[in-house]
Amino acid sequence: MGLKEALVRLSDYVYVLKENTIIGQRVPVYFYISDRLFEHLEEDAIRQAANAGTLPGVEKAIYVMPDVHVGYGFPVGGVMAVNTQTGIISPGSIGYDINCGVRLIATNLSEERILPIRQELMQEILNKVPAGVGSRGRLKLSKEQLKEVAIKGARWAVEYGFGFEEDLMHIESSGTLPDADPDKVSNFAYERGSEELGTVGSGNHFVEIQAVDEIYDENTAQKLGISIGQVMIMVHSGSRGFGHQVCVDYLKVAKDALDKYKIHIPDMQLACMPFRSEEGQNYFKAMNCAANYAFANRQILGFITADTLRRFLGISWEELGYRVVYDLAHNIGKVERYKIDGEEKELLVHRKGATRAFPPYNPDVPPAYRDVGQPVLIPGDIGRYSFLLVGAPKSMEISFGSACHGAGRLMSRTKAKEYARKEGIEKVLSGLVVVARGKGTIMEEIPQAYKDVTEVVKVVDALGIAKLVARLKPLGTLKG
Ligand SMILES: Nc1nc2c(ncn2[C@@H]2O[C@H](COP(=O)(O)O)[C@@H](O)[C@H]2O)c(=O)[nH]1
Ligand SMILES: [Mn+2]
Ligand SMILES: [Mn+2]
Repeated sequence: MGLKEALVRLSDYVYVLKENTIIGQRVPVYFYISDRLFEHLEEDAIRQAANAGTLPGVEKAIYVMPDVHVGYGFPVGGVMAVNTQTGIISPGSIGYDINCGVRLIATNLSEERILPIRQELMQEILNKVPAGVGSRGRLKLSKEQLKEVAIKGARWAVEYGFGFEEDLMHIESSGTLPDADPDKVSNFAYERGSEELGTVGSGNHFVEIQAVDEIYDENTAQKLGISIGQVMIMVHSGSRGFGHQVCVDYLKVAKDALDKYKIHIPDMQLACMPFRSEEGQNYFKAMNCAANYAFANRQILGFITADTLRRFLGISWEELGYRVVYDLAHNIGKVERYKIDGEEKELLVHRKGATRAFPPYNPDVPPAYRDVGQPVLIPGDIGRYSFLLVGAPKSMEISFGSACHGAGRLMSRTKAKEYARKEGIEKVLSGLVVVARGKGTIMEEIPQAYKDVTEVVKVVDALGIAKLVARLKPLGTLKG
C-alpha cells in the first residue's frame, strides 16, 4: 500500500498520516488540503513529510500546507517544530533559498492610471531592476560591508538610502534577525553575495505590479489601508547565492556530523545537527546572516521598483504614496514558544515554503496590525491572482503559527516548457504583460505550471489559520 492510501480523511480539509506509519515516525503528519488539491498530492511529498517525523526532538506533529510539493528532503509547504533542548536543526528543511519571501508595497495610484502604460512601465522596470540568472546589482560590496548587511538586514539598506525608517516597522522581525554571526559564513558565500544584493534572481522570483480586485473583509482591509483598484507592488526574492552557499556549506557540516551525534536519518537530504551543538549553533547563526541578507535584498528591490514607477510617472514620493504593507520570510527556522499538552515549550520552527501567520494580539505582530493579525502574503502566478490574508487564532493550535506560501508548483519546468511550446506561448500569455531577460524563464513560469491559488487560500481560510482580506490581480510582471 502506498502512503497516499494510508492517509485518513478527518474532515473536508484535513488528512492525517498516523504516527508509526513508517518506521521511526514519532509524530503524526497532518495534510491541510482540499479534495481537488489532494489529486495533485505526490507520494514522495508524503514520504518526505513522514521522514521528518522521525527526526530527533520533533514535537507534536508535522504540518503540510495545501501548496505542498516535493522539495529537497522536506516538502515545500512543510512545517516542522523541534524542541530546542533535545532537537535538531535541518538545513534541508529550511531550504536552499534562506528567507525566500514576499514584500507587498501599497501606493495611492489607481489601476486606471497604470493600465494604458503597463507595457512601457514594465519595460522600464526591466531596465532598472536587475533580474535573471547570475544578474549583478547596482552594488558591489566588500566582505566587510556584507558582514554589516548580515547583521543589520533591511536596516542596512535603509541606512544606505534604499527606503525609509518606517518601512522597518512593517517587516517580519523588523527586517533584522538578532542571532546572526557573520564569522560563521564562508568566504565563498561572501564572494557569491558581493554583487547580488538588490537583484531578483531567476525562475519563480519576480517583481509584479498588481491591482486590488476584490475585498473579502472590508474592516480589515481598511485597517491595512487597502481598497479596490489600488495599485500594489509585490516582490518575491530571497538570499540569492549568499544564502544558497550557506545551505550548501552546512549540509556538508551536517552530513559529516551525523556519526558524531549518532543521528540516524531515513534520507541524507535530511542531514541535521543537534540544535544545541556547536555545528547546529554555527548553522543557525549563518542562516540568520543569510536571512538578513534577504531582508536587505527585498528592501532594495521594493524601493528601486517604487522609485522607477514614481520617476516613470513623474510624481513625488508623497503622490506615489509608497507604503510597505508587510514583508515576510517563507523559508526560515525560528525559535518560538508554543503550548503543547498544557506545557509551554521553546521550539525551533522550520518553515519551508510556509508563511508565519500570527493572529491578532500576538506580541510579534507589528503594533500597526496588532488588532488585525499579521499580514500573510500569498503570491499565485503571473496570470491569475495573488492574495492578502491575515493570521488567525487557529494557526497557533494547528500549524505552529503557519499558513501556505503560494500556489505551489504543479508542473516541472520541463513539462511547463513543453506545454507552452505545444499550446503556443503567445496564446498562453494572451492579455498578460510579462517581461524577462530570457524567454525560457517565462515558458517555465506560465500560469498552468502552478496550482490554483484560489483553491489553496480557500483551505487556510476555512481552517481558520489565516483569514482572507483581498485578492490582487497582476498588471505586469518582471521575471528573472
Ligand atoms: N503573482 C505571482 N506569483 C508567482 C509568480 N511566480 C511564482 N509565483 C508564486 O510564488 C510562490 C512561491 O514560490 P517559491 O519559489 O517560494 O516556492 C509559488 O508557489 C507561486 O504560487 C509570479 O510571477 N507572479
Ligand atoms: Mn519563495
Ligand atoms: Mn526563492
